[in-house]
Amino acid sequence: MVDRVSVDNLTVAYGSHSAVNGVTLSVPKGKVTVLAGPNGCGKSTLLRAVRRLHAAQSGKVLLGDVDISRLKEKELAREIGLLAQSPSAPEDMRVEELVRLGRYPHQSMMQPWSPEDGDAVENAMFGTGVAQLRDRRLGSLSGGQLQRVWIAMVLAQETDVICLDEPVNHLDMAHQIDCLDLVSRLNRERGRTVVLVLHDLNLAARYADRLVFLKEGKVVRAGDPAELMEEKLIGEVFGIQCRVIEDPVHNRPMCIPMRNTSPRFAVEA
Ligand SMILES: Nc1ncnc2c1ncn2[C@@H]1O[C@H](COP(=O)(O)OP(=O)(O)OP(=O)(O)O)[C@@H](O)[C@H]1O
Repeated sequence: MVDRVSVDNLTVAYGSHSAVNGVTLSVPKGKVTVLAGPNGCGKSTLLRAVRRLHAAQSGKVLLGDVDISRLKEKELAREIGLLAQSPSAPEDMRVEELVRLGRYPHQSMMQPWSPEDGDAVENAMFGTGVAQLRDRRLGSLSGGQLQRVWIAMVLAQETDVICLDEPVNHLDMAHQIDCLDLVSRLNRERGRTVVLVLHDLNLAARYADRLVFLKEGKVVRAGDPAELMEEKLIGEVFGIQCRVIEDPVHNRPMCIPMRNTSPRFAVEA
């Protein structure tokens, strides 16, 4: 299988703390890869490093066979789109204005706004169901509406590699499925390579071709969801007891959490 992105022995640190610690990982071309793991295990940092928003302390990220450190910012932005966790924009900005910002890597003094830019913005807004919100100010939207606008902005970028960090955060069930189905269609019908961070293991198992479990800045296991969705391994990575059964609709593994092996919250101090 060809790798679209490869992470080679990557370490990313905040001061003396290595959030990503010697990670080697392949993201196969034209597949959906899902990163999962407990809070603070380095998923967002890894994704941001893939988009070169964090410098590597050591190791490298390759796009095909090119080291991303050798690419110009707009070249990289035309290849890899990232919806980061908790992005921010001015509250008085309008929806369509934000989505249009997704087109910045395609523009220059020589190449101003084009009909292709307009089409990409419209497709992204209709695909994510935010077209009817186009004139609303961001500050007036609900959390889920705003999240869909951000997803539209990244999709308007029309990159071959689409990275979404917890894209279904704040979304109701219908919009979670709509969002992941849209990304899945972009993958199947347009051959886009997709990397998602998801906390919901059942959605991860349903949409991933390749699942990656991370813990404490390292990859614990990567592979077919059917191999990783295993009670003992989930217990080790996430610290819960669970049962894994087969989802009777999609025939994918489904995790039923039962008990936390070391509860983080106490009723009394
Ligand atoms: N700006 C920062 N400065 C210092 N430490 C940071 C910073 N951002 C993240 N960290 C630390 O780096 C580690 C990895 O954080 P990261 O956000 O990558 O984890 P995550 O797996 O995405 O977590 P979550 O599931 O909670 O979103 C954590 O210990 C976190 O506290």
